Amino acid sequence: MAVVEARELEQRRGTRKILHGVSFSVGAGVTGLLGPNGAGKTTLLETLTTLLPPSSGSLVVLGVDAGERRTRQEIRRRTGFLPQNFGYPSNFRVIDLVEYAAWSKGVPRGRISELAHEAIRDVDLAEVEKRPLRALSGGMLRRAGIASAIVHRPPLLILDEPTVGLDPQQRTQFRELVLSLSARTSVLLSTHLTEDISVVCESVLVLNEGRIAFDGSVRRLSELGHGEAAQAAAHGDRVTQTALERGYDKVVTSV
Ligand SMILES: Nc1ncnc2c1ncn2[C@@H]1O[C@H](COP(=O)(O)OP(=O)(O)OP(=O)(O)O)[C@@H](O)[C@H]1O
Repeated sequence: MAVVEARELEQRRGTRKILHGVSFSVGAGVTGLLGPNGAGKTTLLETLTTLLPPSSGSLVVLGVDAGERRTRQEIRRRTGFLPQNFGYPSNFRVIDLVEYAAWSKGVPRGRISELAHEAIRDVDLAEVEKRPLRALSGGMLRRAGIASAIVHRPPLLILDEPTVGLDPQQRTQFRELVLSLSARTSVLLSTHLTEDISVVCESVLVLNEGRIAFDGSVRRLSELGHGEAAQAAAHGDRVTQTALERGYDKVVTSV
């Protein structure tokens, strides 16, 4: 079953149209969202999480109409969102961040502590739960952010460029975490890193200049690049891109 269904979805920022009538659906597992800078990825994610109401078109998230003001709250309660940059009070510890997130998502008071500890265990931060966030490494901070995004056990988790600034080891840990979470929640992962997509995603959406340039399996996008790679090799050119990167380049330059 689709967790997100968008039909002819448009989004504006001020007078500028950013999303030009996009139609797609997101199902189970991990779906990647790729696109050049300024393509509209963050705008799309902020629309899915109801931070921005759709300008026009239809958007249904977890069976709920995101265009309806009175039902938007339900979408917020049932989605988890890790924005690109998340702020927090300087004295907050890991446990404070996650408990606060649980409270803001409407978790009943009596269950906040239990669910917060569980989410912190899920992201493997139990040993540092009393440590101030400002004292964590970039990778740990990102995991604390994920704990706060999953504490209310959302069926849809949206991650906006979560691997920026992480070292290779932290990226590996992050990918393992996303894969394990995907057994119980659909994940939409926006990233610039095709490696992240090839390792954790089954399907991928490519957004370019506010339009869907590709919607399909990661394998299919790689296949689009295979022909290009073979051609380059036949010409004796050095191959500097993976097939997935070539497939991606092909769909964003063929508009
Ligand atoms: N708050 C805003 N007000 C006006 N325009 C905005 C705002 N936020 C983004 N934009 C514009 O909307 C367009 C899409 O931006 P968006 O951040 O959604 O793209 P993106 O694909 O996430 O880019 P990046 O990969 O650089 O994060 C850009 O041209 C950007 O300048």
